[in-house]
Amino acid sequence: MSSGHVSERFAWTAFDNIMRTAMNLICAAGQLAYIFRTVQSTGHGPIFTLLCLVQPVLESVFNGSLWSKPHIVEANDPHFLRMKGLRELSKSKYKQDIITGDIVKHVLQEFRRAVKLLGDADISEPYVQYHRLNGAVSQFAIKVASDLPMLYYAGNAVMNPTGFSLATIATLHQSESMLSWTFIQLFYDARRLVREAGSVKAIYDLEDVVHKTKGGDLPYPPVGRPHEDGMPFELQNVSFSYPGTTAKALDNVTLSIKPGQLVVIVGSNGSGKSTIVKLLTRLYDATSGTLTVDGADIREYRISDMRHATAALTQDLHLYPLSLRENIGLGNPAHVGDMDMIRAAAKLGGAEDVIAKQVDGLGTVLVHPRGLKYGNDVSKGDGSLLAEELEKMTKEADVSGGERQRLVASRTFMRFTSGAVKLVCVDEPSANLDPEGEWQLFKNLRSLRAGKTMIFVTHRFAHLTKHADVILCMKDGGIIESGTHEELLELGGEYCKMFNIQAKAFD
Ligand SMILES: Nc1ncnc2c1ncn2[C@@H]1O[C@H](COP(=O)(O)OP(=O)(O)OP(=O)(O)O)[C@@H](O)[C@H]1O
Repeated sequence: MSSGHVSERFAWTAFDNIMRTAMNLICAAGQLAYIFRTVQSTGHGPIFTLLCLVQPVLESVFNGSLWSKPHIVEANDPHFLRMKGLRELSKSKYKQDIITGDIVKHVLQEFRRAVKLLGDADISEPYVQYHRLNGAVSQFAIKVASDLPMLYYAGNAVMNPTGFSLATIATLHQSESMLSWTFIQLFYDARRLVREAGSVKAIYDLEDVVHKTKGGDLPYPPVGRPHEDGMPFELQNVSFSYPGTTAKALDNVTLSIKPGQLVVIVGSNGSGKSTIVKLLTRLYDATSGTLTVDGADIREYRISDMRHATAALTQDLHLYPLSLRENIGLGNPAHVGDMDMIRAAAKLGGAEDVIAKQVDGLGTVLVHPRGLKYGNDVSKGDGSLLAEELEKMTKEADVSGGERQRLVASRTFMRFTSGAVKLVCVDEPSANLDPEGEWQLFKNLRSLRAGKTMIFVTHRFAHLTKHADVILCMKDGGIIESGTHEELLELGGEYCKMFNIQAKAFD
């Protein structure tokens, strides 16, 4: 089934639900009006009509009865958890990861697999399952309630036989049964509608991520020019404003980078450094001017080729609600099952110790989708057995910000294993790393630079600028200085000023 078919199926289910709910509402209104009119002549219209509603209301109340008791809920079917984790990736916070990592295909494929493996497992809401298990008493009450209208009507007919006819009793009996059934359907469909609507949106959002940035037909690398040294690119008079804003994040930027160069972009906050990376990784297109890659407009290349040719490591990247193996392996989806490659990437990312600390090693899931484990009417720390259980159950594995960054960096190193990568963009990923971790990360990144053009965005000069082929110093959306470390120091401008401020800190 293609990704289109998955969302189509969800969309049709939701449409079917809306139509059925609307039809049921119309039927219910008609049936109520009919019953009311039929019994009104006997003077019992409102009471009879109200009694007709007791059964469907009881149905609804008993279905929700679990909520009136303190309880804890934990989903534990591995396929269900996986399906939920994969669906979670459609959330906007993962958008950048999904685009730059080019993993939509893998996610949709695994989602379908998880749904298939779930088979007939009961994944209905906990209160529905509870109702099924504990329904004996409630079923009896509902049964009694279903007979109430007729008992009432028959009682009145005995007391006052002249006011009631057998034909009316038969007609009313039929109408009342239909009404109860219509209401039960209504409650059921309304609940399902809310759930389905969530699924449709999640799956459409995921597909939307792929469709928004358009590419052309040119293959990359261009035929006959494999660019073994890395990706060359040029910005000519590029300006850019973020959607919905008029301020220029980039203002008339012109620069030219040769294959395999190590470029370091520095500058004050908000000067446009990350925006350059976002244009290069095709998260956005320039508002004006041209961004050319190897002589052709970046938009002319096949989007999938450009994604394969680019690796990004930024501070915005997240851990996925999947195992650590996939968190790292998805850097190169074609090798997501290759444990040797994953271990090597973890070593380069400095994540070996973080993984060794986890009870399940690479099988550990550190981030879980929300709403799969919770307590109702249970306060953590109140000393009750339920509270203790809830505490144990919801305790997330501990990882620090720096440890998360090491895991995400390992994913980027996994991406390096693909020979297709020709451009690496590293945007301030070391904010939470200790000095040794930062030094090691940059050292490892530089050690693998062969065959790749590398762009580093950083505020900390020490580890990088001395190794740069070219430093771009930015201010207010423009490049104010460019050159090597020595050239810019000699120039004595903005770069020199910033460098001296950092150097002074060590005097
Ligand atoms: N998603 C966005 N929507 C609107 N404006 C944005 C968005 N992202 C960045 N900007 C604005 O664009 C300008 C350039 O931002 P950018 O993130 O490129 O700066 P930067 O040099 O990387 O900053 P920093 O050093 O703080 O990371 C800033 O004025 C910023 O407020």
